[in-house]
Amino acid sequence: MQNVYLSNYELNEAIDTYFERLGTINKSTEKINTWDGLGRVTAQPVYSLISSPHYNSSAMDGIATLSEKTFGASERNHIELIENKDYVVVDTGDPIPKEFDCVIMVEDLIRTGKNKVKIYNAAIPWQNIRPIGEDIVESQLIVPTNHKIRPVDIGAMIAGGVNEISVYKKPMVGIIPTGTELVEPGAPLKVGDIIDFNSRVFMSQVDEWGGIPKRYEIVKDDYDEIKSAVKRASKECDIVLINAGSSAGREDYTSSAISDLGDLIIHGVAIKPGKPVMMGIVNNKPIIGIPGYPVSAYFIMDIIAKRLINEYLSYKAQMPSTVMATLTRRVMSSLKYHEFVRMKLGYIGDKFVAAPLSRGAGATMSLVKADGVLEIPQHVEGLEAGTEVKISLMTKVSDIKNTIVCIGSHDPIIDTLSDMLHKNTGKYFLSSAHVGSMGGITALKNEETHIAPIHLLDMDTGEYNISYIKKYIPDKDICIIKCVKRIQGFMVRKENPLNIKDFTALQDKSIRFVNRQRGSGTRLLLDYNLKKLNIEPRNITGYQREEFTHLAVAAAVANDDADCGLGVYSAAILMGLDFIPVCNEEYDIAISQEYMEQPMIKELLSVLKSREFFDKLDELGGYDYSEAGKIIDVERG
Ligand SMILES: Nc1nc2c(c(=O)[nH]1)N[C@H]1C(S)=C(S)[C@@H](COP(=O)(O)OP(=O)(O)OC[C@H]3O[C@@H](n4cnc5c(N)ncnc54)[C@H](O)[C@@H]3O)O[C@H]1N2
Ligand code: MOO
Repeated sequence: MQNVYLSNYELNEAIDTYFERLGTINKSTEKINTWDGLGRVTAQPVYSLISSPHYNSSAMDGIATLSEKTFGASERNHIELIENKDYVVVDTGDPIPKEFDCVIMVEDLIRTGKNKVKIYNAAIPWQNIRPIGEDIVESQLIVPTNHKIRPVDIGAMIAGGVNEISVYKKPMVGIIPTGTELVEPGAPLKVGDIIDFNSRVFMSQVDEWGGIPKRYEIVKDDYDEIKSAVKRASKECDIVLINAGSSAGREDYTSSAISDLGDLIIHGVAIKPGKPVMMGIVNNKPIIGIPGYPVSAYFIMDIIAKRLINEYLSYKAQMPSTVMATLTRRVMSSLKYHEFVRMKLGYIGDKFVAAPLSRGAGATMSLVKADGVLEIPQHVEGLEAGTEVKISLMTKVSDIKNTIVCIGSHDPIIDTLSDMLHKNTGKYFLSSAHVGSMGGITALKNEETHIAPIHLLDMDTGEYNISYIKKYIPDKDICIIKCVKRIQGFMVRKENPLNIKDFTALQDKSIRFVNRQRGSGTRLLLDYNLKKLNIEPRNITGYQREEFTHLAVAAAVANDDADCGLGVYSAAILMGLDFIPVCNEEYDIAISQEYMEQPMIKELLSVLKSREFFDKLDELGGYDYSEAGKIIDVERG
């Protein structure tokens, strides 16, 4: 029935075996106009056909003359020259007549008559003349073979008289999305439908790497249809990429289609994500079976498809730049796999810190958010927090250094701040991780974040935030940037069908609650109220179910996976829910005093105090921003 026995080759061994079997790639070349050459790879060295300049030319506006005639000229001894006898007028780029050997700039001339000038400095032979071949000498090598052409190269080649160049043909890369459940973007969605976006990502990657993407129609999970699509693509293309159907499911036909039409050389590599990858040859063309999960697909594309395209282009890809960073959290890894972990980087104080992003193979956003990748070799069980690790970069170092790291409690307004900061400055970013208020306090204490949004209610005093900072970060100078007061309440479905009014309603076992994670301010607020009312958490259905953001709680209710959850007004409204207010709380930003002077923090403060931000808060609803931007030094109170 199913092919459940995947191999577990070591990554490099698998790639070497495959490329050895592929043998020499049959690459072809073509002639193109030099001006169409951007990004193409030269198949032959490019030598200049002419010199540039190809005649002796004036480098300045002025007069061309004979240097001998100027000898002896000085401030005290002006020498007069006559036009057409001693000199001719030239502009920059004009040819220099044979009888002259230098140019004097117009600024250094004293006009004494219509056709006469005086000079007060002697000229040296060849001054201000660009001699033949000063830039490019005829027959000079402009760019070597296997060179990726840049805009400046195009200029030099054309200046050197080369109007046509020989480059490697772009390989045609066939992309076959498979899956009965796949639908085109924009199609009406029913449960079980999956929007095909992988094939569009592949097309963009192929384009970026110098191939020509050719996307085929979505193919159903039907053996014959898959086989005929592979057959067709292997005739029409140089490389074939077939997506999904790679693992052990009932309808995973890709491997049999490849082995029936050609050779399936590898199926299964000891990497994560991406383990069910297939590498085969059909019709003498390489074919890669790419796992369906988008993150797995991304890595397989980056590791194998890119390398294949580069082979066709004879292009040696650059290794990605790397930085050393300190792990903020322990990262566990399986001994079975070489793992690729997406990492978020921050530049805090004067060092890089790295936090792992979601590890799920379906977490597309982890790729959007990632600044780099940490590779954990197969035989390593994991890495402890505090370890210095090497990260291969996906983002520019300067962008990472211009990013405010924000770790702590979640509120939809953090996304608003992030968007406005970048839109208004064009330079700074804000990246946020939602780990709850206590997580934010820990990150601030450990110098893993610049700012920590928190809302922590002191159960004894009823005051927010300050006592927690004094208690948990006593030895650091911390400020509070006042942000908003926000309404917390129950998010329920429209019309509040279960008539939930207050915390006592949660005692009804038939009401399914959805909780926030421990350490979040919202969780503290719940526990505080339950304690006050003597309600036992274990008597609440769903108390154990934890979500990490207000929006995730709202989504659970909207989806009828739960009947209510505690959260902010704006999240309820965004998800089309009703909202039963229970209290106001102070949502503030804690920050180390030492970061207050950083320009990006100053920009953030001005966004926080801007009319534009307040308007957005009014639109979201449920926020009081009367104190936004006020700064409180925690030590002095
Ligand atoms: N019993 C087992 N199940 C699975 C195993 C396993 O070893 N044993 N491996 C898992 C791993 S790891 C991966 S990776 C996936 C590979 O899945 P397939 O290549 O067979 O692909 P599908 O099952 O068809 O799809 C999986 C998933 O991928 C997304 N997808 C698929 N195509 C697209 C597309 N064109 N655009 C966007 N997203 C796509 C979608 O979420 C599918 O649900 O198998 C595991 N299972
Ligand atoms: O190998 Mo799968 O590709 O881990 O998710």
